[in-house]
Amino acid sequence: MSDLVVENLSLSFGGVMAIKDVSFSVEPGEIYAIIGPNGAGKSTIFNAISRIYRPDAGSISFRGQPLLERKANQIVDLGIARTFQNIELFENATVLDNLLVGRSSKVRTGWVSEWFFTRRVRAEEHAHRRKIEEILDLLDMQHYRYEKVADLAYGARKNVELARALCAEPQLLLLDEPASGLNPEETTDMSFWLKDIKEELGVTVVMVEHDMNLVGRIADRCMALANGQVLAVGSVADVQGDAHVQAAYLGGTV
Ligand SMILES: Nc1ncnc2c1ncn2[C@@H]1O[C@H](COP(=O)(O)OP(=O)(O)OP(=O)(O)O)[C@@H](O)[C@H]1O
Repeated sequence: MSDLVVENLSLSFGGVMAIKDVSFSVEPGEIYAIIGPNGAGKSTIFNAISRIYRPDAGSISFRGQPLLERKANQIVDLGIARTFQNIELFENATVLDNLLVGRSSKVRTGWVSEWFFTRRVRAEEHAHRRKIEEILDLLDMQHYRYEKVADLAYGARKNVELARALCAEPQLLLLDEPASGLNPEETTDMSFWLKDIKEELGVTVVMVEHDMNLVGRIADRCMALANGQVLAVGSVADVQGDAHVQAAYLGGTV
């Protein structure tokens, strides 16, 4: 069974059709990239999957569960986490505190046990800290774990956002432009981390990305959009070589 299935999705803002009849599916363990020029509809698809926008038509399911019946705050319980194009973190909190917030969907004890700080609460807190340590190691973030997010360079803040999404132990990770604003060295690090997330954690990744270097290095498949419609789906090389895709990027016609 596919992990994510999007069928005939359409969504408009007033008179603007942001996406029209978009269908695609993502297989378990895949890194799937969504590419396309500015305004193609990439973020709109992400926002529909994470239930920020309500589509006008179509369906979305994750591992057989229909998503459109869920509220945005229930999506993480299904095993889906995301990052945003503009980093959204608690700026005045430390890296570690931001990651603890990322564990909130995994908190199972109630307020009564927390009030009395029972053995169960202590065991749960240890488990959360262990998971966070694993993620800090995976993304090589140990050296700035106690720093305030506001004091970090842009690349490190992007890592914190990625780490926070991983704290929810997702099965599907939605990444909105993971390489935007990164320098070439940071982009290379990001490509290794995303491969590790796929291979070591077994997480399925769907990413919107403009950096074709990163897409070419790590994506198993990609889908190109323009004007809200799917132009091509396939290997990165096939999609880049597609005449419709080239015309969309160069502004011509086929
Ligand atoms: N909240 C909104 N209100 C009105 N129009 C919107 C809104 N969000 C997106 N749009 C419009 O929908 C279309 C698709 O936008 P979207 O942000 O999904 O494109 P994108 O491919 O993610 O672009 P970019 O690469 O620039 O982020 C554009 O015409 C955009 O102006």
